[in-house]
Amino acid sequence: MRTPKTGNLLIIDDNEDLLKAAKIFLKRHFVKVDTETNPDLLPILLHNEQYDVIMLDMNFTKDVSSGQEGFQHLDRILSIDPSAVVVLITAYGDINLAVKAIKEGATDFVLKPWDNDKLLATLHSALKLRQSKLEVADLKNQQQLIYADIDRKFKDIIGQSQAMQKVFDTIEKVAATDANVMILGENGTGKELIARAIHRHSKRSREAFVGVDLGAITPSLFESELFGHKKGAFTDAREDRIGRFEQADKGTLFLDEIGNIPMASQSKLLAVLQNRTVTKVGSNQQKEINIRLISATNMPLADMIRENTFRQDLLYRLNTIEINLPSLRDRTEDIPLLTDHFIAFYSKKYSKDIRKASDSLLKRMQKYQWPGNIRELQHGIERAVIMSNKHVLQPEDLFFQNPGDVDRSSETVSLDHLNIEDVERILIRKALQKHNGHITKAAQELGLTRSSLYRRLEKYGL
Ligand SMILES: Nc1ncnc2c1ncn2[C@@H]1O[C@H](COP(=O)(O)OP(=O)(O)OP(=O)(O)O)[C@@H](O)[C@H]1O
Repeated sequence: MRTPKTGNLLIIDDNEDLLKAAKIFLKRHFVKVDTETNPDLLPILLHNEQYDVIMLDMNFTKDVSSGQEGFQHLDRILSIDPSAVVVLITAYGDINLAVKAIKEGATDFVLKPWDNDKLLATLHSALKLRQSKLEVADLKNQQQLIYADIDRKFKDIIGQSQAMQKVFDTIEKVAATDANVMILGENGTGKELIARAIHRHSKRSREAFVGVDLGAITPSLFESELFGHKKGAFTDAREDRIGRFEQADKGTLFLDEIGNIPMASQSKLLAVLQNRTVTKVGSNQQKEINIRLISATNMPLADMIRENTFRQDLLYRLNTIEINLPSLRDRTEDIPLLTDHFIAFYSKKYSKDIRKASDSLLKRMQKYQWPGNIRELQHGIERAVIMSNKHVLQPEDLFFQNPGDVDRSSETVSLDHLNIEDVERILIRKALQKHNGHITKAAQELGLTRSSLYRRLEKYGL
């Protein structure tokens, strides 16, 4: 039984008889066999067709060109297609030149006149090599895409406010060092994003970034999770397990929610950081670890130290550099940028044609308190993009988690200076609150049409 035809073959040789004979034989084994006497046409041929194997005459005759011409053609092929698989044709066994050509990137060689079975075996293994080269090239491409994506994510840390510029300056200064960094900020302010950015800009960027959510680990599993355990160390330890410290060896360990760990676990963590060694639960062997540590919390560590719920000496180990991430309500000037960014991102993701947020929506967003910070804004925009059919998002498109959570500092009505507009603004806001932002219902309650309510929302920037 004959094996099915696979692969495209190109043969370049100035001997037309050889080309004819080779083509007749090899056509039975390859999907396509092209032949060419003029090697100068190589760029065009390679441009028009993907060849899996290229047989190339090297003119390995000592008296003519010492194969020099052949080397140039080989070079040209490999510069056009670095995954090309080239099998040299040589009239008699000039092994030295053939070996040199293989060092330069050729795959194999066949001697003229050849034995058909041997030729076929050589070409089939060349074909296999081509397939694995293509797989490797694909993987490299994928990896580059992943790295490009990761790099883009750093560029995606949006923020032009002074507070964010300060954060960027600090990242740049500390990234290259191995200093421990403590990131402080409310939920959803981007602490993990910043931690990853520091890692990517550090010398450890090609090593692991291992994140641990300490808030999600029970005190009884703290040691095993962080330092690992030996099989049989406790009832559920059925296998040896390496801990997060070891996983992050040579890379970066990100300890999120560090304020949540109980005092007993704090002492164990401190000991590891002081000795720079870990010992698995159930083992007495110490292992040196080489990690860069980044921690984060939204808890008031200074207060916790005063209340004796967080160890001061541990904090000193952790916060060589401190980064304070501003809450979104403290950098409202970044809201339009963030909104544009997420609208563009989710419009693309969900194939929608939403271009921006209306001025009235932006004004409303800038007055909102954003208890969930950027995460809340991001999810709000994602939902709005999915649900809206307009090109410009309007206030009613964005669902605020806590619609009542707005800045009310300018909202008091002074009885000394009664102002109808102030009263109207408050009434509208209350109606919207009562009906969870539902425009039609709020308009009905206020005795207004939908369009006159919209006009007022625009006017008051609600
Ligand atoms: N400056 C920013 N630019 C763009 N996206 C951001 C920014 N900051 C945060 N995000 C996005 O907001 C979301 C929340 O960020 P992240 O998880 O880093 O916050 P966090 O402070 O670690 O939250 P938590 O305290 O809840 O763990 C993520 O999807 C992140 O990509």
